[in-house]
Amino acid sequence: MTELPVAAALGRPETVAAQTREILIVANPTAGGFRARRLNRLAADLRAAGLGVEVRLTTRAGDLVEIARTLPPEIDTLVIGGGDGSINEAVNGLVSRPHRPPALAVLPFGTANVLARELNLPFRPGTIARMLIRRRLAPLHLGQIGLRAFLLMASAGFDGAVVHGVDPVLKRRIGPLAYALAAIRLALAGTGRDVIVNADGETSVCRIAVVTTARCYGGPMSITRHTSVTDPGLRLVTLADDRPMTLLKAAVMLGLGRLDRLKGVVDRAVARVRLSGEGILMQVDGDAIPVSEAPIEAHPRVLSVIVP
Ligand SMILES: Nc1ncnc2c1ncn2[C@@H]1O[C@H](COP(=O)(O)OP(=O)(O)OP(=O)(O)O)[C@@H](O)[C@H]1O
Repeated sequence: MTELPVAAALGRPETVAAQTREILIVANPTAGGFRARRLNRLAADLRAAGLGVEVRLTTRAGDLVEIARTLPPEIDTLVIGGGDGSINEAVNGLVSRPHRPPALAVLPFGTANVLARELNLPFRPGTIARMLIRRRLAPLHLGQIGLRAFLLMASAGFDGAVVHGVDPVLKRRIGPLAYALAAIRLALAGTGRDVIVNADGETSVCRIAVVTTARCYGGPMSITRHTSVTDPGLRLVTLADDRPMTLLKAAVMLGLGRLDRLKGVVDRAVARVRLSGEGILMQVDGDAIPVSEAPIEAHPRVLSVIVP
């Protein structure tokens, strides 16, 4: 499909609203699939439509937290060029602002891009530009583990171990396949640990515990049918065992979006969860984190995200 220039597609871009809009695009040049050409194309299309656009690149991990936290008030849209880890950083910066934060938007680079799939976001710069100009907003409901906000999930057990076990060089080279290889290696090694879950005062034991704000998981797969990042509330999804055959079945059911049909899976609404256990590994939004028994809850702040 040929992409129309944005200005032509919209007819009259020189409206007052367009002239007063200020957009900051911040991209992570180390994200999987980063392409300067796509970034420049997005900026050029937005400028052609009369919007004020500034483009910056991050220089280190953590940059985006600070950039989002200290954005000047005239910026009404922050576009993240990156994957879920970069968006997570931006979200953590935005929720720490005392005043109403700008709208968030995404130019998807990255390996798994779960948020982009969850929101059905376009990947082509021309289409993204049109979406930004139209500016349809949806609520972005977040979770938090202790003081750290997350946009998709916090989890412990086998999937935490996979995130910890992914070889970063391989991840850059072969993308999502690096996760599959780490998962196969760990499943066969059989080194899983019990995860103790305390959910709203009830204690249980499982091998994988995922507290999710989102429907999508690990890319286009679906972990639950009962929520989405645009809906409030958290779901707790647990899997009782992590033997290789169970994990294989779980992967198939995730792909079909019917994990809840697998024996040993619990999928329930939850308000407050603590995860603990000897030797467990944890992840948040696809990034490895140190083990934390801090409460996992819905975040009190709700952001706005630009959607198709
Ligand atoms: N300039 C930078 N140099 C090194 N690391 C960075 C830089 N900018 C951001 N980061 C870190 O890179 C991490 C991963 O980035 P990002 O999520 O954008 O890409 P990805 O890992 O390829 O994608 P996904 O999260 O969708 O799998 C982020 O958590 C962030 O902390």
